[in-house]
Amino acid sequence: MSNQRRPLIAGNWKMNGLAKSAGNELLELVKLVRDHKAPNCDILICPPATLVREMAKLAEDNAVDIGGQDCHAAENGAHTGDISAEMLKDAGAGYCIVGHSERRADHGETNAAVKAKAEAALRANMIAVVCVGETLDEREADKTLDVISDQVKNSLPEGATAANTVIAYEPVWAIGTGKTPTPLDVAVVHAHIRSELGSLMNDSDQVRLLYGGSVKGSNAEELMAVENVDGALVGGASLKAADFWPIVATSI
Ligand SMILES: O=C(CO)COP(=O)(O)O
Repeated sequence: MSNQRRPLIAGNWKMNGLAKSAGNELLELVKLVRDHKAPNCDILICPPATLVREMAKLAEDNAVDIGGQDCHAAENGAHTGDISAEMLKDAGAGYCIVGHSERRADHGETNAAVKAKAEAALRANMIAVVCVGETLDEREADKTLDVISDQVKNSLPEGATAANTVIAYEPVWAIGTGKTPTPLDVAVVHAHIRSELGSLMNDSDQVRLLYGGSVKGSNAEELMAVENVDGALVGGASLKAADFWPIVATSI
């Protein structure tokens, strides 16, 4: 990992969390971070939208940043049930995940839709965390790098810079399965992403590339040590501060 890229350890709570228990977990995490005084990495929790405002208040001094998990591309309008990037920002979010494979699969989100959402996040002055990743079928058909190239090229927001955009590589088959790619597999994909970004952005060497998919305390150190891995996007193991902290501690 280059010293110039500040690691980002991010938790994606997905559709989990009610106010009371979630607040307790966040306060516990904030306490662990504060006790550490000067963390050398950024720490992010993306709770369900219902909790963004409250979580942002609890983490008021930004020991932990708060983000959204998805946003609509439009600023406002007749889109029942959707939430705009501006609304998340207004509630206290500083980041927004877009293009998670669960959104791509469950809601048929295309690269073009993901790009529009990422652009909405930038428009609202949030950092976009753009997710990419291959399915098991694609990996077994030796299509991983082609799929990643296609997703990176076509999901990257217009105006992306290292300051406003993060890429998360999450192999779909590693999400919630306990399976992870080997460090070598991760190194190959991350090097490929950085090389693709080279033709798309001026400061591609500074963009943070996260790995996500079954990251936990026991494998975080090995995964975070891989070249071009600048942090993690963690699902299940981010729900409890006690599970998330050992992952944060690999980079703090
Ligand atoms: O999808 C993920 C984070 O966005 C990863 O989920 P798990 O860490 O539960 O595998």
